[in-house]
Amino acid sequence: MKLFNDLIDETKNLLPKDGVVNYYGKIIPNKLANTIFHSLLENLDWQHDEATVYGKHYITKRKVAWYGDKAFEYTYSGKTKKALPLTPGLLKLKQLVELKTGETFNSCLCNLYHNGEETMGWHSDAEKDLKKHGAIASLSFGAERKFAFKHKQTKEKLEFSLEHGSLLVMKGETQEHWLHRLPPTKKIKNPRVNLTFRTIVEHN
Ligand SMILES: O=C(O)CCC(=O)C(=O)O
Ligand SMILES: [Fe+2]
Repeated sequence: MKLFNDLIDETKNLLPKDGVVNYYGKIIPNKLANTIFHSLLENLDWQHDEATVYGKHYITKRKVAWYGDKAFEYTYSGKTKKALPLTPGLLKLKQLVELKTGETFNSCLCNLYHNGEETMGWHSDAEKDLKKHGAIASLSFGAERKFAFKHKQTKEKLEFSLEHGSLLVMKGETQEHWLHRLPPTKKIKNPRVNLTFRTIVEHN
């Protein structure tokens, strides 16, 4: 595992243009990643997500939990949520990700996909509460899933696998020009947890 990770160039931009995506590979060794995964499954405040799309109200099978340095308010899909205080475990992961990326973050959106049929559709993370062109760091645990990008104008598509204990960073103009999603797959029966560290700006 170490051998392969040494071959991953985290400074390489996976996008051909209009943004920067870096894949750091597995930054957390398997055994520790297993422990973290189980602790996240058990200890985070997982809730079904709700969204209103074209006037229709949806409750997702996927679960979410949202944490922050402060009780930030965050609006998406027409719903305002308040962040819970970062747990000691999430704080440690935030520090690890900050050290690896050289960026800082003040919040963490957590997603739990129980199996491959639970997904996240095409979107970009450019809500007004997020820092413009701020980096978003994504840590994955559990089932390895594909992660896809689609260019908003050219429709060009790219796909990568996100391994257990791995880190991916999206930054620069990525959210302006690219959509991303977690595609569905019937092959995967096991859960996956994803943590995205972000920077919320407060509008007073
Ligand atoms: O689960 C993932 O890898 C992606 C999650 C995501 O795109 C998001 O939380 O905005
Ligand atoms: Fe996203």
